[in-house]
Amino acid sequence: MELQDVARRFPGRTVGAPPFTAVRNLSFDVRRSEFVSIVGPSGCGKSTLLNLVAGLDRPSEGRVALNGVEVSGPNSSVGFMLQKDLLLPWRTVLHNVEFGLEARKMSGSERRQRAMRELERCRLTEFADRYPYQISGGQRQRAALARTLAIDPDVVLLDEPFSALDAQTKLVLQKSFAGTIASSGLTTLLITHDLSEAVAMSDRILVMSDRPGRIVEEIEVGLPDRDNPIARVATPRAGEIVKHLFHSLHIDTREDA
Ligand SMILES: Nc1ncnc2c1ncn2[C@@H]1O[C@H](COP(=O)(O)OP(=O)(O)OP(=O)(O)O)[C@@H](O)[C@H]1O
Repeated sequence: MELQDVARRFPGRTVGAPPFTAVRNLSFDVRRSEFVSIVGPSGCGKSTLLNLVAGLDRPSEGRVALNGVEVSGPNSSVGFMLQKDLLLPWRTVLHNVEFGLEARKMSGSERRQRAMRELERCRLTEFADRYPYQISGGQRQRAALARTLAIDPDVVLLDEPFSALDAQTKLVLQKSFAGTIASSGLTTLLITHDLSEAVAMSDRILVMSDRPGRIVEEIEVGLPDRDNPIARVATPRAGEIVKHLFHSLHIDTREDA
């Protein structure tokens, strides 16, 4: 994934107002199979950035490319997952996972096989026939991940997927996602406000500035066990990086959150 000097401006909010710059001079790369987290103050343009990578939006300036090809619209090599699971309540877990495959030229049995494979990978086989309201918040997020992975993406974009969960479910789910992502070799970009989560899950952390957002710092996490965030957070190095991030983001002095 490659972003070169990307800017995104939106029209001014009132008639005659100048355009509003959400992000600018945004440049970074993500290597194949690398897990990168983005942290930054609220409103600095993190979701704008993910939309650009997903092809849901176009930059006003600069270039976004995946596998050397400029992103010009939504494409099946990118899987996108949000804080809200967006499962369809009238479909079972299995049918939700199959949903993303229905637009593809694929036989019903192939679709079923692929969905079952992802449910197994996300340890949800026994919940395949349940409806979303019949499973827990953590299981719903795992089902959403299974649906994202079913399309066989090269890249997954995760926009705060754990932030609506309680602390304990969050830890369990971070471990489950980390294992699944590591074993599938996916290139991953995670947006999070949780600094320990960024350290626990990533190879590298990019820190964004206040709006208009750009990358102001890059931190190589340099810890083993990327597939086991719980082991990682207990290390002194993890604590040091979190402390450093607090300082970089001026969280101790910020009063406008
Ligand atoms: N379609 C749009 N039209 C106009 N302004 C927009 C649009 N999308 C985003 N913005 C503005 O761009 C800025 C960046 O928004 P964005 O949602 O990317 O920030 P964020 O870093 O993800 O925020 P948060 O951390 O609070 O979720 C905000 O001020 C937002 O109001």
